Amino acid sequence: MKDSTMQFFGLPLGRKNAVAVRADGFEGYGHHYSRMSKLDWAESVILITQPAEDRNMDLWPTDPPMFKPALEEYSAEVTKLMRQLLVSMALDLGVDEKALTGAFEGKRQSMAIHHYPPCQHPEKVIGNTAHTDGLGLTVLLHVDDTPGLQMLRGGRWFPVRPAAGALVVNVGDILHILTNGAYRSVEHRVVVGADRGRTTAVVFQDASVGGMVAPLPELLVVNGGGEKARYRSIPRFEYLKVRFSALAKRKGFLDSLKL
Ligand SMILES: O=C(O)CCC(=O)C(=O)O
Ligand SMILES: [Fe+2]
Repeated sequence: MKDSTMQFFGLPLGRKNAVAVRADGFEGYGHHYSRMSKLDWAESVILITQPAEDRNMDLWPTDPPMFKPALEEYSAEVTKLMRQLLVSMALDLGVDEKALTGAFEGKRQSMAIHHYPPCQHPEKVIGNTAHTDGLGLTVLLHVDDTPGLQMLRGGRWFPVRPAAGALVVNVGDILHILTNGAYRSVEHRVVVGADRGRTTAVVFQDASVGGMVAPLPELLVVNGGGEKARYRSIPRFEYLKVRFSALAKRKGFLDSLKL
């Protein structure tokens, strides 16, 4: 996965553009984010990876040839890992594991593979604008050992340094709501370095319960009916529409669903 990713971004622009993002879609290679006053300093490939029948194979890079099989295998392995994480979370929350894993099973998984080139004026650009992830669960692979990811805690930005052999797991807004706020989504951003480029491969897993984004009913019942829902239920399609149309003002989106 790491080798193919590095080889892909090392290709000349013309060859990367073989899978360029199209006017009518969001998948493929390109400059995906351009939202804020600072220049977004990244080239990315975005792909739907699960369920397999949702894949747009004509936007999966064939260059280098190992990229496709690596993506397929990596996606399957991350799916298994996420399941294990969710089983542990369910245990922690005191709900049947199926209540949580069932919210994720068969739902859409996508990948964003980012390359942030070095920039001689790093203060003038941003790798990835501050945001919380909008779906269920995120697993991030540092392809190299360049730092850049930061998370917000108590009003301060803290670096999340790449650790050899480790993945970064991020709670998205949907998991935040499913767990009624027990697992919180965290605001993060990517700053760009002056000397070294940075490459990451990020898997996003969607989740919903019966077509809704809502606190797990099991969670509210298991806790003796004592825990009240802290977030209102919203149909998944409506959630996605609002969540992703309000990209520029994502802060406060979760709050708008608070009861
Ligand atoms: O590349 C990174 O370190 C983070 C990317 C990210 O936050 C995202 O794609 O949502
Ligand atoms: Fe993110």
